[in-house]
Amino acid sequence: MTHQSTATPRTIAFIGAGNMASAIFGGMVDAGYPADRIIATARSRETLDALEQRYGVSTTQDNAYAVSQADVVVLGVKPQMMHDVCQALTPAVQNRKPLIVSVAAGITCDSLERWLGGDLAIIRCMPNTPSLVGVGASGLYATAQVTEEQRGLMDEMLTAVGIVEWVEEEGLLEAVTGISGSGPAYFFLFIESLEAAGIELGLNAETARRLAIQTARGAAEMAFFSEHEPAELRRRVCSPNGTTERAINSFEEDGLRDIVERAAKASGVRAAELARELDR
Ligand SMILES: NC(=O)C1=CN([C@@H]2O[C@H](COP(=O)(O)OP(=O)(O)OC[C@H]3O[C@@H](n4cnc5c(N)ncnc54)[C@H](OP(=O)(O)O)[C@@H]3O)[C@@H](O)[C@H]2O)C=CC1
Ligand SMILES: O=C(O)[C@@H]1CCC=N1
Repeated sequence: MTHQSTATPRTIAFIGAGNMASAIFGGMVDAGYPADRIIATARSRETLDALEQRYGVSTTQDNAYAVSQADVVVLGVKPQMMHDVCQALTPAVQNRKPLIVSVAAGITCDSLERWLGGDLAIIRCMPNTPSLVGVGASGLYATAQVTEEQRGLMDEMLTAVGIVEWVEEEGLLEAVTGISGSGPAYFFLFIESLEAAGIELGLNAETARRLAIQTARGAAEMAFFSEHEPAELRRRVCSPNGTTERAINSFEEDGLRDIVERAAKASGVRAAELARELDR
């Protein structure tokens, strides 16, 4: 990650450095973001010690202290904890007025603004865990208070760990959640299923896993780099009346497309439910 655009890298506090937040800042550090500009917080010292050792970031269990040092505050706790964490941070946030970024599923900008005392620039981000290996996908929505410079800063942070797509309506983040936020789990499930099928067909477990993972990786890389669309790449694997055609027909007969659409919608619906359940 390069920093030609800003003379001094911004200090970023990650409040709640769990799976998702650490995937983002871990990816940023690996891409060259200065670790001494990142402050991570968590409840347990063990979590923080491990992150300090792995990435060299600063850590503290004191959320308000982290906010007092930060230009950008990334809220990375579970949605169910967000209200209490925000309320406890209100004085520090109002004193410092950093850019607020939430990665929590569901929680709206309106709730965050209210919980943090109002008059803030807020970005909602729906990232995903492959950010850790630089292949993340993040959808972002910004409130009117967010400046072009702050948008640029988020672009810079997140393009270091993957692709960034801005949406102009907050509600579209539910769709982003259903596709890319939850999406890695769908592909892991597919890999698990293919591995299990390989074992069922007589392969040893390690061979089945290696073949399944490498095939998923190869297909994703081909889809990413190819000038052809995924449907064309699929057709090129299917010889007429061959083996793949038989397998694809089996998927189609079993309704794979509807199954996927229902699952993606269910994730988005749950994001909207979380917003309603947790608003107060
Ligand atoms: N996991 C994913 O794939 C994605 C998750 N998200 C969102 O990211 C958020 C976090 O999820 P995830 O990373 O999976 O969850 P984790 O449970 O892995 O991380 C939550 C972190 O918050 C910390 N924490 C809890 N309470 C506090 C507190 N009071 N102060 C400071 N830190 C606290 C925990 O600390 P400790 O370790 O000490 O318990 C933990 O490190 C959620 O809102 C989720 O919706 C968004 C996109 C994808
Ligand atoms: O399952 C969840 O709620 C979070 C949000 C998207 C991915 N994981």
